[in-house]
Amino acid sequence: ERLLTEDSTLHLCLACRNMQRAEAARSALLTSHPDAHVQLLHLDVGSVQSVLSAAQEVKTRYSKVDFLYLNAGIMPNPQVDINAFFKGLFSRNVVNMFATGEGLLTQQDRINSDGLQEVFATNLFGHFLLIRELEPLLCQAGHSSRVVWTSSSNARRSAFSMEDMQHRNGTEPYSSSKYASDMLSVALNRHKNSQGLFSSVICPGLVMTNLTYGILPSFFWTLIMPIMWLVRIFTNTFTLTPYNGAEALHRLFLQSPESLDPRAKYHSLTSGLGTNYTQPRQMDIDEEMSEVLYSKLIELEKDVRRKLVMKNSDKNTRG
Ligand SMILES: NC(=O)C1=CN([C@@H]2O[C@H](COP(=O)(O)OP(=O)(O)OC[C@H]3O[C@@H](n4cnc5c(N)ncnc54)[C@H](OP(=O)(O)O)[C@@H]3O)[C@@H](O)[C@H]2O)C=CC1
Ligand SMILES: CC(C)=CCC[C@@H](C)[C@H]1CC[C@H]2C3=C(CC[C@]12C)[C@@]1(C)CCC(=O)C[C@@H]1CC3
Repeated sequence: ERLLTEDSTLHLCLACRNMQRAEAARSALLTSHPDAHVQLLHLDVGSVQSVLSAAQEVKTRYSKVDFLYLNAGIMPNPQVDINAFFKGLFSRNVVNMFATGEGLLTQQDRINSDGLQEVFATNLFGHFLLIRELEPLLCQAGHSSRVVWTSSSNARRSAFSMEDMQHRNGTEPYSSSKYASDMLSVALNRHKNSQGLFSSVICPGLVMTNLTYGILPSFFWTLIMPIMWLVRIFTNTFTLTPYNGAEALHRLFLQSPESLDPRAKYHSLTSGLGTNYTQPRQMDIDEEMSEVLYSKLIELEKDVRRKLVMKNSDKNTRG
């Protein structure tokens, strides 16, 4: 909605897994921008086959892609550690606890039909595969393109292990997947800037969406809203509405790729008085580690492609 307000001639493609919701979003956009070009595309970013089919469809519809917003993300079965919350409330770490949720949340992950951990597959690997498939449209001579990852302040180095990049063994797959996306963005810049592709990372702040309503019920968030406005004075990360949360996405759209800091996370922030702004903050990333992650993802990509070919040929011989 904000991008169309900026440039009503944009050609938008909403890539969604739920076509009913996608159609509703398209209708809403056409209500405020009746002449807008808004297309829909079916994409389940957590499924390898769906990513490959969607990318194929993009290649038939478009000759280039200028911006790729990688926003889809999940946090399944979140649990809040109440004891840690009250302990944190009376500690020196209280502001950081509200800004990042550090130490407060665990999730229960599962294995998807591709044999991958679902959070890793959805929040990281599906997006990676999409970029790889769309490289011909993103990397074109004399043209610069942008990839923007919706990461999180909850991304934490200590939640990620290179030996277990899918986070099969831990209880913080969300934090791990978001830290991995931060590292991948840094690696993508190193590998692809020379081909005109620039990657950035944003954090929307704490926003009231289906994701946060999965952590605590919506009536509870409504009840504690006055407390949240109060907390906003100390952290500015409680953006609360999707409009405020989109501030950094909007700002990056207006900024030239050369002026972006590849090692910064761009945070949407809202002041106590309700003013929105974007602030770049340095990420805790090790270049060598990001390179290792990039190589491991390329290996995994080869592996899933091989498995998919075998699965499809099995189906053909049986069918
Ligand atoms: N809310 C917050 O406080 C914060 C959110 N974020 C990040 O912001 C992003 C957006 O989340 P938010 O709006 O809060 O949460 P929502 O759950 O409201 O939205 C998530 C979106 O991702 C889509 N999605 C999830 N899985 C898939 C999939 N497999 N294929 C395609 N689309 C999928 C959902 O589609 P569907 O409608 O079909 O469910 C939905 O549109 C996420 O990456 C999240 O991690 C980061 C920091 C804070
Ligand atoms: C009084 C009050 C505001 C209580 C809520 C306590 C916690 C449930 C929240 C405090 C910080 C929040 C937070 C998130 C979830 C809810 C909290 C832990 C996120 C982890 C949600 C997803 C993200 O990507 C980042 C958020 C950081 C802050």
